[in-house]
Amino acid sequence: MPNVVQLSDVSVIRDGKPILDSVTWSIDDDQRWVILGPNGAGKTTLLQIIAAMLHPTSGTAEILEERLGAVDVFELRPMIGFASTAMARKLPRNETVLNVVMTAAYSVTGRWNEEYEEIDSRRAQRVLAEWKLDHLADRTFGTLSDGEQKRVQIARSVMTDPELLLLDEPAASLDLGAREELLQLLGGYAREATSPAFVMVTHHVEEIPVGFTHVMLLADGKVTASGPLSEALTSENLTETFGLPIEVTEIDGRYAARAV
Ligand SMILES: Nc1ncnc2c1ncn2[C@@H]1O[C@H](COP(=O)(O)OP(=O)(O)OP(=O)(O)O)[C@@H](O)[C@H]1O
Repeated sequence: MPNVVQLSDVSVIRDGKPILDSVTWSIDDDQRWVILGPNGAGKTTLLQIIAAMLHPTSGTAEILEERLGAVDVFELRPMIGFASTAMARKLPRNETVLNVVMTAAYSVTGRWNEEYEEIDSRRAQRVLAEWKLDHLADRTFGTLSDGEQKRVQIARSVMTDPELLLLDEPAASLDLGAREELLQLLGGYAREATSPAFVMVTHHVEEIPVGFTHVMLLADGKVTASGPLSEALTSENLTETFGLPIEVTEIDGRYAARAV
């Protein structure tokens, strides 16, 4: 499936005000996108549309070749991996890390009466190993550090082998070491040909993992620039998006930005 998201003229109106304004966006399965923009720009709202959690007020949204409004979203959502701080708050703190990841197979957050199969447990253990969490499988989620909890959320979101992976600020609140460790893992995952299309919201260009390919810049609900990182993540476009003079630099695929 080469095309996984196709938004045409998508707007979301709240209290009479557009919080997304005529957004047109196409995502192919081999692309890894980052969404950047100031507070309140509409980044999370845009992510919720492509997560099939929110319908546009106008325009059309096709996700995994299904049109929102004409598809049962409960069939679509298991194919979409999603991790955000709001979702993390729903995870039971007294559940083991293995169960937090494994329960994603049944779209629940804690173990109840579901019958798990050996294959679920094996897959959860493999995903934990991929995200360097295997040594924490039996710990309870609430006892983990912030960085470990973020990795568990991501492991949970890839447990179902999604066709589209969406992460809302995965590196927020992490210390330098935990951030760099996470960016290495995210970058490694992004560079694998078998990984799904990937979209990550962040506040900082420093948090763009090596291996990401495209950027969507948003301000006031509107797209200010979008395209390959090398073409769209420019000082000029960041200056327009954030409304102050910004200079961006790139070294070996990592970006940094500062006001000038
Ligand atoms: N249900 C709602 N009703 C009214 N306004 C809303 C609603 N949801 C979001 N908004 C507003 O829409 C705008 C965009 O919100 P959104 O959370 O998408 O922005 P964001 O770019 O993710 O912001 P941040 O970087 O601060 O997380 C904000 O001004 C927010 O207050």
